[in-house]
Amino acid sequence: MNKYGSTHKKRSRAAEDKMTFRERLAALSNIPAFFRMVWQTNRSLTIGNGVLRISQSAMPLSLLYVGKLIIDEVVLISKDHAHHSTQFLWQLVALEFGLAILSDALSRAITLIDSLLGDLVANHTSVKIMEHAASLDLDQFEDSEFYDKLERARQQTIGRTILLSQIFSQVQDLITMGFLAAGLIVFNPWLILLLLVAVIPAFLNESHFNHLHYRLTWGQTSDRRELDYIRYLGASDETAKEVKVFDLSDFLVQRFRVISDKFYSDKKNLESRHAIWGTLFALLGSAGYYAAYVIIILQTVTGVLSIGSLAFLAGSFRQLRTTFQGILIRFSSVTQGAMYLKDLFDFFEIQPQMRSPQHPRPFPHPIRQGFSFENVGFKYHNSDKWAIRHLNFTLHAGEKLALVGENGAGKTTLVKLLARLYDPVEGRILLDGVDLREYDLSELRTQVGVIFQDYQRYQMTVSQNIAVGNITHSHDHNLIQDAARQSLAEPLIEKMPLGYEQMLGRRFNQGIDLSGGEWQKIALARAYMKDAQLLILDEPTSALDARAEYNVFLRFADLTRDKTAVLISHRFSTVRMANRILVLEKGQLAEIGSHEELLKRRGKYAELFELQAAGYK
Ligand SMILES: Nc1ncnc2c1ncn2[C@@H]1O[C@H](COP(=O)(O)OP(=O)(O)OP(=O)(O)O)[C@@H](O)[C@H]1O
Repeated sequence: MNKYGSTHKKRSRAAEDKMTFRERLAALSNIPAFFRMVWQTNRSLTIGNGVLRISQSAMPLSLLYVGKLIIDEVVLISKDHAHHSTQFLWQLVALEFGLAILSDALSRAITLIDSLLGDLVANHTSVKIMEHAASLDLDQFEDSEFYDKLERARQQTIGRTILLSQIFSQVQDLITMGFLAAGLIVFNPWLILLLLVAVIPAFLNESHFNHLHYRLTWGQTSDRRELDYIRYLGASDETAKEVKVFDLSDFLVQRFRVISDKFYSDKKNLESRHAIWGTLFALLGSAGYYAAYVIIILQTVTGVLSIGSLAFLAGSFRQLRTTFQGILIRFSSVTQGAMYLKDLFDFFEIQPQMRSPQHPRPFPHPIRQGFSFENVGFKYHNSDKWAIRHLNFTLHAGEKLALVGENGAGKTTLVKLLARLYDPVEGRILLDGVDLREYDLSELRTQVGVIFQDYQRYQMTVSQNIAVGNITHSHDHNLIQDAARQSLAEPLIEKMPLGYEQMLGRRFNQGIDLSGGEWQKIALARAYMKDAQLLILDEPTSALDARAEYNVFLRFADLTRDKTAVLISHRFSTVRMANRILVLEKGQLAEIGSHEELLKRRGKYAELFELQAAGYK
């Protein structure tokens, strides 16, 4: 398996077509792991479920056998009414009544436990998916195959409640069959052979179609994601504005129709073939049943079997066949579910590449030298182009460095490398002379605060929106208030009807939406939530008006006097406040120096600066 866990796609479609029956059965090997997951979720409910289902499995045979005894007793009494007491008969009837009530009660209890356990398993799986996704690397999220895998894993949580009860029912029916088969063997073992001949072809047929279903759904994963995305674009508060002004509705509906129609026709085709073949094999099953019935009737007529035994055997055979058919039909969905389980477990197997070393170096407090880039190169895994290359410079401790460059020059990439969201592909980054990879990752994350240009607008309260900067202190109201004061967001918050408890965004009740600049002020406060030694502002001020941005950075410079800071801005009025400015051009360092030095050089910086200044003239 590669880094993204993509073994599936590597397997060619032709090879998939030839997937053997054994391979299909092999999917069932995921079931023990699933049981382990259920077991871990809630032991007592799992045990309870097992006990109830085993008891329920014995019910059909017991009811049939008591039924046989009743008929035989009735026949006996009717032949010799005078000398035969009816006491035993009524005892048997009472027993059958008791068994019938018990069976109903067991069914109810099983349904209840299934649904409770199903919900718990679905929640447990969702939590595990979220936890695991959070542990993965950022570049794993930028891979579409990874997304398909994540999507299939997510679907598990919805379908798993059903799978759980199906697997349990399957096991229960298998035990029921064991009981019924034992009864048949005692009376006439040949009937079992007849039963197998009648149902095995149907079994193979079901498993074949089950595989076709899985392959169809598997092949649709990526289209299904697109379908979900279009559905979201077409009906969401966030997109409504653009959908209206660009009149996108027809375009979206059309695209939705094309994909969903294809889904429908593929499904119709497969389901129809499944129905036709299924009916033919069911006919074969009925023929087997009636052949067995004829044999039993003949044996009864010739006096080999009693009438009670006739009823018992015919009933057992019918019940066996129904149970077996139930198993077959369920077999489809169980093996299908088991194949999907493989996707879930595959997802859990994807391991992050970026980990903390076993024996991390202590993080320097305070940072003494700073961050040194040594011939650093980086390209995104889905691109052949170097986003950054041959980068050599030192960000000195306590320095304020501004990054300048045209769109796509590599500024954000540089910042992501500093925050160790990615590791360099070439070269290394040293912090106080030690490779960044040798420090503990979570310590590094605590010591480096970053606010990105595409920061999240959480549909949560103002307070929570600020607290995400240091979520372990989400209840420290003073800290949140200080952060808001420092980012100049406080006057804005004071004007809100519910202040810090104001819900933001339109998704939830009483939520209010903010302007782009207002959102930025709130997001900026996150930077002040923790006492990080390196603070990075990646253009989170682009929506602020020029005066507001100037004030924010003045404040920023003041508040980060003893800290190291990196800021990215396209406004030169802001950039010139930094101690030094690093100009990036196509991923490479073009110039570095103070505002005055760079102007004197009359290079790229001077060119960009004059271009902007000319715009204001
Ligand atoms: N996730 C990604 N996957 C692939 N390529 C990417 C990714 N992010 C950025 N790139 C590419 O890397 C290069 C550098 O991008 P980066 O975002 O660092 O530029 P930037 O200087 O911050 O640009 P801007 O001023 O527009 O924010 C660009 O060519 C961009 O297309």
